[in-house]
Amino acid sequence: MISGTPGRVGVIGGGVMGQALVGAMLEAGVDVDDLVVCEPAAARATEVSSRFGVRAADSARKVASRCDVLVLAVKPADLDQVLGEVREALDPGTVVVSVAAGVPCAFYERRLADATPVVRVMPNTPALVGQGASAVCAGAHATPEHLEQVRTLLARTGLVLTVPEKHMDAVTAVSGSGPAYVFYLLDALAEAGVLLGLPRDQATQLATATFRGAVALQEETGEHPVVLRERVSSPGGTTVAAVRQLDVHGVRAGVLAAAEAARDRSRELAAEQD
Ligand SMILES: NC(=O)C1=CN([C@@H]2O[C@H](COP(=O)(O)OP(=O)(O)OC[C@H]3O[C@@H](n4cnc5c(N)ncnc54)[C@H](O)[C@@H]3O)[C@@H](O)[C@H]2O)C=CC1
Ligand SMILES: O=C(O)[C@@H]1CCC=N1
Repeated sequence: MISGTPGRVGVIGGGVMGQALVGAMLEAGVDVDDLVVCEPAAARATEVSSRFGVRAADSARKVASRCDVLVLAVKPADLDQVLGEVREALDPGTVVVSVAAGVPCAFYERRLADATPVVRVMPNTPALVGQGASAVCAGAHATPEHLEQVRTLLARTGLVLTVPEKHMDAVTAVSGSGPAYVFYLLDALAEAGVLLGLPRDQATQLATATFRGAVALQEETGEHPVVLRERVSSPGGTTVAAVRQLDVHGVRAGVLAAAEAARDRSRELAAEQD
């Protein structure tokens, strides 16, 4: 692929993340005729074609033989089979991009031809609305240019950071899985409104707007979350009483433990594939 032009992109797996990336890559300037997706589940394949107008291929091998960038968006447990299918068909210069949680670049490099450039990405589902947070890291044979090509493809997913591979499990725990924690807390705040007598739709609207507004305030002011929290907390008021209960119930410790569990599970996923 020539730097600055997106080139031909093949996507293996048209599920949640495959579709999020297809949408973002089309927005980033990949020509619809240069994108092909392999998705064995018929209903999903139809969904991908009708939603994005991209071609569907019936085998991963065919996709791999005709692309400059091959995106693997299958579950970690399906990678071994997919790599076996594409290995012989890949051109030596094709960049292999994987979004699989936990699985290191070396896993792909061991199964593909010598010197295959591999770039590992950890995206998240808000990429579907251009508000994602992703991190990328380069494998042993991926050059800065390869990394830049992948970053260009991801440009419309939202924030994209480059990190050393040793940080990818932490990224997975914070931003990869992170949207689930936010939805969990959002649902809890809406439920609290219902507990206190608000109609559910109003409780949900208030909780959602509060999350959105708090994040926007932090982004616009650039102030530390603790400073912003203190600004809500009037002496002897309602907020300090509420935050004390968050501490009593271990919410902060719970978030830290959740992230550690996600990090550990990411490591296990890698070990399970080897
Ligand atoms: N869902 C999320 O929030 C995130 C997921 N990921 C990673 O993305 C990858 C995919 O996850 P999801 O999209 O959530 O899963 P998903 O289950 O929605 O999609 C996976 C798709 O791969 C297809 N597939 C299975 N075997 C295949 C094969 N041999 N050839 C072609 N397609 C095949 C399945 O039919 C399915 O549609 C995983 O490795 C996951 O770790 C990474 C970051 C966030
Ligand atoms: O739960 C998972 O394993 C995937 C990876 C990060 C978000 N979803």
